[in-house]
Amino acid sequence: MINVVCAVIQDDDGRVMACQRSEHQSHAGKWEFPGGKVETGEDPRDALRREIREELGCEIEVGDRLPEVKHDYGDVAICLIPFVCRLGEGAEPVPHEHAAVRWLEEGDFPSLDWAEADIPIWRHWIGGQ
Ligand SMILES: Nc1nc2c([nH]c(=O)n2[C@H]2C[C@H](O)[C@@H](COP(=O)(O)OP(=O)(O)OP(=O)(O)O)O2)c(=O)[nH]1
Repeated sequence: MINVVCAVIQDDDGRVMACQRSEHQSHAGKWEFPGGKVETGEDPRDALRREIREELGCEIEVGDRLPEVKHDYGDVAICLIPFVCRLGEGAEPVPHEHAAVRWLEEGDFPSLDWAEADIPIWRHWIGGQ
């Protein structure tokens, strides 16, 4: 089981960032929350800040941890650990690895083609709003 952290980044209007995986990644074309694998011995919040710097070139503030989701894709099983985040002061995210970035309102979530492990996360998010 691989530990993967992801960021539910909220803006001041309550919208949330979603990213589309690009052609050269696994799960190409699927939408996800930005993040990535936690390295051995790494603090999950540090891992998330590192991944967001790599993927979006900006700083985030990492807040509360949300319920994790364990999902077996067949070739790989992951434990996906979400955190509620905000962009850092003056941060301007630029997708370095993803094909696209969108800011979603509540009603937008069901219409995207999500990575399977992410579906319980946004359902929980919408349910809790
Ligand atoms: N970053 C991220 N990964 C996710 C999410 N949902 C989900 O199923 N995953 C999967 C995709 C990958 O199998 C794994 C995270 O790997 P990664 O983001 O470091 O991707 P990667 O391209 O470096 O890895 P790989 O799958 O190509 O080996 O978790 C999510 O919301 N965010």
